Amino acid sequence: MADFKRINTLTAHELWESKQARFVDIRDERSYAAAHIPGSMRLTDANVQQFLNELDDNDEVVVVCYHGNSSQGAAQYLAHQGVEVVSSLDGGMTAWAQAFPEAVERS
Ligand SMILES: O=S(=O)([O-])[S-]
Repeated sequence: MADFKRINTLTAHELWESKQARFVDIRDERSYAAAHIPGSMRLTDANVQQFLNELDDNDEVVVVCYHGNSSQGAAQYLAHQGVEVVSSLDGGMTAWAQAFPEAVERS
């Protein structure tokens, strides 16, 4: 069965820096607007289908939430939808912002 990985901020940062993965953020609009990973897109019920349609077969996806819990459910969902390599960021945006404050886009 399709499954997802859990990755830490360091691994996620490497993927981000080398542009090896698409980052999707499932937090609410205000939280995303306030601070998000540069280049990440906000994934919602409304755009998930389009996102999946446009994804290339070998695109790796990293799911970001607040603390790394709800992203696991979303990553599982994407895996079931056929995304081959999908990860959930452990610690979520909170951990990312602590580890890499310079890699946060704020509005
Ligand atoms: O974002 S969270 O589900 O980890 S609280």
